[in-house]
Amino acid sequence: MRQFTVKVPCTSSNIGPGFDVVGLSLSLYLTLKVTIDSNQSNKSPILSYTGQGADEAPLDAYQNLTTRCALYVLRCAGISSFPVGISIKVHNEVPFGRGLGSSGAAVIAGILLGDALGNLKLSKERLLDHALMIERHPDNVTAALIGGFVGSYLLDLSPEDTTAKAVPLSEVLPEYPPDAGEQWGKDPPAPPRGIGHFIRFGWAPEIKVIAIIPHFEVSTAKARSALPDSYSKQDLVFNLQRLAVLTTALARSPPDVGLIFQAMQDRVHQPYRKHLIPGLPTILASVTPSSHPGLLGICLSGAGPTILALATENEQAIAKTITEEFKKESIECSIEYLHVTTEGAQVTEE
Ligand SMILES: Nc1ncnc2c1ncn2[C@@H]1O[C@H](COP(=O)(O)OP(=O)(O)OP(=O)(O)O)[C@@H](O)[C@H]1O
Ligand SMILES: N[C@@H](CCO)C(=O)O
Repeated sequence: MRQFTVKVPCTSSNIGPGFDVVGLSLSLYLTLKVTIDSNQSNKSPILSYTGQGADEAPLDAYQNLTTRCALYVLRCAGISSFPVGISIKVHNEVPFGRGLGSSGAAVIAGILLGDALGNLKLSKERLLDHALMIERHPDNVTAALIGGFVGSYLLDLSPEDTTAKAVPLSEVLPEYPPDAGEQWGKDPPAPPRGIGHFIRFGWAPEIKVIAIIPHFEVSTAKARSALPDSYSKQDLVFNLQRLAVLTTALARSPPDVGLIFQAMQDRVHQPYRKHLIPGLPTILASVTPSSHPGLLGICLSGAGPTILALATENEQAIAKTITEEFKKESIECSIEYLHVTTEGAQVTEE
C-alpha cells in the first residue's frame, strides 16, 4: 500500500499591471489524498471529491482535469495507464472560475500526481513545461508550483517547438481511454524544454491579502476573449512602469502606500473586463488609501470576478465596503482573509 498527499495553493495573478506575468500563491488549497492498494483491482482511479466545485467536478478520471493532467505526464514518460488499485480523495477550497487560479491548481496537482505515480522525479522546470502545455499562460501555474510572489516569462520557441506547443488540448489531454484491448493511438506531444522561466520576488510580511469573492463565475476563456489584440504604446508603457516598481515595492518593509497604490493601476486587462463584473469601476475608483487607511492597493484577481485588496490594517472595513458595493448590484460575496504562502505545491509520502 502506498499513500501520499498532493497539496497545491490557490493563486491570484496580474496584481494590477502584471497581466500574464506575476502570480501570488495564497492560503486556500486543493488537496489530493492518494492511495494505491495492491489488493484492489480497479484499473481506473476511483475519485471522490468534497469542497468547492464538488457538484461540477467530473469523477471520471478521463474527464477530470487533474487526473487527465496526471495521465499526460505518465504518457509522456511512456507509461500508458494509472497504477491498478488507485483511489484519490480530492478536497478543494479554491472556488471555480473566480480568478483564484482553480484551474492552475488543478493542473499543477495533476502534473505532480503524474510525476509521483511514475516515480519520475522531474525538476520544477520540467514540471512547469508540462503544466504550460495545458494552462498556456504562466502566471497562475508558476506561482502555484513555486509558491510566493513570482514573475515568469515564456521563452520564444523554435518553429518546431512552437508547433509542438500549439497542438490542440484535446490531443494533449484525451477525454477517453483506449477501447478494451486497444493501445493509445498516438503518443501525446511531449512539451518542449525550458518553456517557462521564473523568479521569486520578496513579500513584505506586513502585507495582508483580502479576497472578496462574488457568487458568480467568470470563465477565464471569456475574460481573455474580451481583451484587444493590440495596445497603444502609451498603455503598455503605463503598465510596464508600474510593474517594474510594484515587484520591488511589495517586498519593502514598511510598505510604501504612496508607491504601491499607483503601481497597482492597470490599463491592459481590467478596463476591458469591467462589463463582465458589475460594480468593478466603482469599486476600483472608490476604495482608496484616503477612504480606507491601511489599504495599499486594489485590483481584479486573475480574470475576475474576485477583488483582491492588499492592506496592512483595517481589513474588515475594506472588505465591508467592497461587499456593499457588490450588494448594490445585487451580488452576494464571500470574504477570505488570506496570507501569502511561502511554500508552493507539495507532495508528501505517508
Ligand atoms: N479541482 C478541480 N478539479 C477539476 N476541474 C477543475 C478544478 N478546478 C478547476 N477546474 C476546472 O477549471 C474551470 C475554472 O477555470 P477558469 O480558468 O475558468 O477559472 P479559474 O482558474 O478559477 O480563474 P483564474 O484563471 O482567473 O484564476 C472549472 O470550471 C473546472 O472546469
Ligand atoms: N493572467 C490571466 C490569469 C487568469 O488565469 C488572465 O488575466 O487572463
